[in-house]
Amino acid sequence: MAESSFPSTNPHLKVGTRDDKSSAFQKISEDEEWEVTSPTDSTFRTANSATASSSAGNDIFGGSAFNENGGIRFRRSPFGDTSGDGDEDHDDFNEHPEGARPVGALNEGFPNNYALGRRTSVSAESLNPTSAGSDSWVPPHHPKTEEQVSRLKTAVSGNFLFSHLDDDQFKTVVDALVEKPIPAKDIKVISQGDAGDYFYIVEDGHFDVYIHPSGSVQSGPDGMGTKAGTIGPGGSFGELALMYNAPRAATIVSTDPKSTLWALDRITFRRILMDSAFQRRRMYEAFLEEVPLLSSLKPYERSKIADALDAIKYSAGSSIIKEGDPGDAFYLLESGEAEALIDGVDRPVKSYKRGDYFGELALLDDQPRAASVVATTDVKVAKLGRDGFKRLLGPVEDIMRRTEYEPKPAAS
Ligand SMILES: Nc1ncnc2c1ncn2[C@@H]1O[C@@H]2COP(=O)(O)O[C@H]2[C@H]1O
Repeated sequence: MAESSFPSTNPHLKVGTRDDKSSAFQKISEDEEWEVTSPTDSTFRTANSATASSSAGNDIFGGSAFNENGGIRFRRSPFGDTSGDGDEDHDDFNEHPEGARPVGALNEGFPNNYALGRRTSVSAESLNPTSAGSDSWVPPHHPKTEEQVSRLKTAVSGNFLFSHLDDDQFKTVVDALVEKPIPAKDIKVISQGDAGDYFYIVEDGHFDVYIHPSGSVQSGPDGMGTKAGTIGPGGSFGELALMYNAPRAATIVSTDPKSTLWALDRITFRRILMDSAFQRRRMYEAFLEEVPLLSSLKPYERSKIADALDAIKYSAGSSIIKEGDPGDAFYLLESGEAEALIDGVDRPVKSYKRGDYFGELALLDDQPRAASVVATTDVKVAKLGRDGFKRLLGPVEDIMRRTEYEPKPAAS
């Protein structure tokens, strides 16, 4: 059964050169779920061994960090038993000293954190987020200590994909997440071109994002392509391949000596988080493209902004911002008109139409609101909270600072 409500192409994926008929990822659609092998499947490596072995850096799934010489070996999946039967030991690969881990012949050449022979592919039916509750899917439950739960809650508190979940959904996701310590710098957590199996949230540490124009990691020193960004605590990555059933769009590499990730399996991601992320991204995609302030951003950067926006309506005459208040949010005007007013000035000092923004000054300079903003017609705004503003609008800070404002009248 195909998911008709979701786009099947990943707008962030460079597919221009991906016409290699032997590629395991040439076309991955929901109907082909049974045919798609996962990076955790033993058949996967055969199809992709050239890429896997030529990958630069240490690949947490590719083996270089975890081979005989690397000294780090895991007995089983860092995600524990993802079958959801409650029999998992998610901390397993931290608990067993190197020598205590059996290394079977089957695992020859593979990092021990591979769950060899296990397919993560699932039927299209069980991936359909709209069918939640109508089938036998049981969300995975990975027991956690109180300390882990508290760290996890802090880690996801700033993540916008979590901010729209209800209590039950939030609990399901927290239960399903698995802690994944990254023990070194230069560990490749995701390789561009691979199939997607997990979505990751960063608790601590930083991860660089590399994109190769060919669509997958190549051999040689520049095989990962160019750096496209860095993701830090509270950020997340790995959603695109799961949302679009597409190959990984980028390579993600650890940059700190120690970091901590939380991993969410593909099905729980699709069942619980994806619906709202998709709707938000689709809802704002066209609008954000039209916003002049954001025109220099890459589509992926606009998608991340879309995740963080909240739609709010104001009726004509109501105030959106009050002069002198502390600033907690930034606004994009999606429809209608508004104007800025300053105490002591008898005319509007600025007027706003669709695509304009306001509310940035108080956040940029940690100052009280410099003016009031009042809706002159019924309006709809897209609101971005302070954290999102700081995290996502850094690249356009200079543009915002260039806006000229009328000075406040001198106090009489
Ligand atoms: N500029 C970017 N383009 C594409 N993906 C990016 C970019 N920056 C960060 N990413 C993340 O890198 C991840 C690689 O795996 P996915 O394609 O599943 O999801 C991707 C995004 O979460």
